[in-house]
Amino acid sequence: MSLDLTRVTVLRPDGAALFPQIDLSIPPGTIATLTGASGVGKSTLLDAVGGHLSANFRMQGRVLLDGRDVTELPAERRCIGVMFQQAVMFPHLSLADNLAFGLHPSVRGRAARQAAVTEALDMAGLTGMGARDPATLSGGQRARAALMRTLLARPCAVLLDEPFSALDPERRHEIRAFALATIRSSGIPALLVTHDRADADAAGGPVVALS
Ligand SMILES: Nc1ncnc2c1ncn2[C@@H]1O[C@H](COP(=O)(O)OP(=O)(O)OP(=O)(O)O)[C@@H](O)[C@H]1O
Repeated sequence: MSLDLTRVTVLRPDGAALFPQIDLSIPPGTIATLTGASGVGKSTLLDAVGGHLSANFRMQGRVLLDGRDVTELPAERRCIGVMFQQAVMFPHLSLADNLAFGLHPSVRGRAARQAAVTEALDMAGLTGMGARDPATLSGGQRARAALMRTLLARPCAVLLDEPFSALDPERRHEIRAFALATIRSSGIPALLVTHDRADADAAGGPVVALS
């Protein structure tokens, strides 16, 4: 899968563009980075690509997945996963049930669903922790679990909005390495919003600076 943005910008309610038009091509397994000053529109651009733009904004341009134009599709039909800074988990569900919630519908049957969740927990270094209340996880554990939940939905592309910035500096490096390697090996394109130059360097893909 590849993700292409063609002449994409977002118009404010007064019709002015938030930022100049963007052209970006992200090949499979590549992590592109989106940087720029606070308030320039990075999160809004991710919302536009994922189909979550709030009603007072309007997107211009096209979003293509493997050449297929998904611009007019609602978010749930775009096959684009998202991960935010705060790894939100349902508090009334166990960690395993939180991950199962993200599972792609083609994984049918209790045994197959359990196996997929167990494999995801193992990959995230959370073996045997499926019964835990997500509130009892560390920030790093929750971030790894949230990434696996996003990927269990088998997205065709993934958008990450400052996924490491809530983590303490010691954990940050480790979680970033895990997340980038996991996304690369999944073979899907990713777009990462970050303020941190080191994140862009680690991601290694094209960098777009919004201004
Ligand atoms: N729902 C909304 N309604 C009106 N204006 C909004 C809304 N969401 C964001 N904005 C405005 O749109 C602009 C872009 O916001 P956005 O959150 O995309 O910036 P950002 O580059 O991601 O910032 P940061 O780095 O601080 O997260 C800002 O001026 C913001 O105040």
